[in-house]
Amino acid sequence: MLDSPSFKRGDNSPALWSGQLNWPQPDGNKYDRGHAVVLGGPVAATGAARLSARTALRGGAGLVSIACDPSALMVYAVACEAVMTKPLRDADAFAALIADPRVTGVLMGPAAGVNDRTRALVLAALEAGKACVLDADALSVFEGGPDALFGAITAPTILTPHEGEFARLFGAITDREADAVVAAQKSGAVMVLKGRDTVIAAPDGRVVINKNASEWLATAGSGDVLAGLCVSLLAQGMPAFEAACAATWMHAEAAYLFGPGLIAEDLPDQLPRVWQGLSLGHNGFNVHG
Ligand SMILES: NC(=O)C1=CN([C@@H]2O[C@H](COP(=O)(O)OP(=O)(O)OC[C@H]3O[C@@H](n4cnc5c(N)ncnc54)[C@H](O)[C@@H]3O)[C@@H](O)[C@H]2O)[C@@H](O)CC1
Ligand SMILES: Nc1ncnc2c1ncn2[C@@H]1O[C@H](COP(=O)(O)OP(=O)(O)O)[C@@H](O)[C@H]1O
Repeated sequence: MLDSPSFKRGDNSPALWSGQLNWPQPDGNKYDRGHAVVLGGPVAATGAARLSARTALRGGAGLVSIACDPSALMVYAVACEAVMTKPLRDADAFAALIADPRVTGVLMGPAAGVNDRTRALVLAALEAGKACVLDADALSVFEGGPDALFGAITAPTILTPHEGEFARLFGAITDREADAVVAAQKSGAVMVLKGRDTVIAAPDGRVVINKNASEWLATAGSGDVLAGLCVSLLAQGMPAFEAACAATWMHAEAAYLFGPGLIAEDLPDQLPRVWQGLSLGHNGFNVHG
């Protein structure tokens, strides 16, 4: 049923999206798998973007950069190895940085700060027409005026709210699945409404429920990892809905493979095992939970 063209609703599984993963090619180079830019938070709150950026690399993006205020650059530069760092003063500088056509995905929100600067950077990226993932503070800054956000979304965009963030933009939740579908239609973005059973909804009405999650995912920073995985797959060229479904399933699978005692830092380094499982073939997937 999940592969049928008439498929509208069902449980998330690799059958939905494995054919769209961007596997490295023998004659390929890093740019073939995209350049993801992650907006870094201020010097006292760098962990969230570091989790996202490391995950974006483990998720397969060929290059990942953290763009941050110059005052925080040293922290990111010392703490991150394969991740590159880019100084960022204002929204104009951000727009110039991501104008590079090789930048194929932008993540904003994890520990970015609920302030006018974050809001301006989000609008700059959306107005640049870049594929974006908006999480956490990049959503909360539009509380009280979400139409400014919805009106700026034109390119493929994924929103990854937890229930608190969702309510700030769309009002109180009464039915997670139905509300996520309406929110996707209203915003024009793919909605990833997080929780035990994460709902992934597309503006065209497709909706999938993810059921392989472990309760050990309810830990600080776990959502930052999911956002990093979303931008990684988006930057690699997957369509937004499939990228969101794949990221949600792979995130949960990484938690399953690690097992009890999980903290967010453990998730990115389980992704090679998730990739190995996916590479075994399209018929033998081991969907847990
Ligand atoms: N290592 C780090 O630097 C981390 C930074 N983080 C950042 O910390 C900031 C605040 O994130 P929070 O997630 O605490 O968000 P918020 O402080 O924006 O919202 C949390 C509030 O939302 C409500 N809520 C309703 N449903 C909820 C749900 N399912 N999960 C969580 N809260 C729910 C609760 O009232 C809760 O007090 C963000 O910028 C986030 O990115 C967090 O991601 C944790 C890790
Ligand atoms: N009880 C649960 N069972 C399974 N997964 C959960 C549960 N609670 C939260 N999650 C998942 O954990 C992640 C938490 O993300 P989020 O709330 O953004 O946390 P943070 O902001 O600390 O990173 C999401 O992917 C969510 O779906």
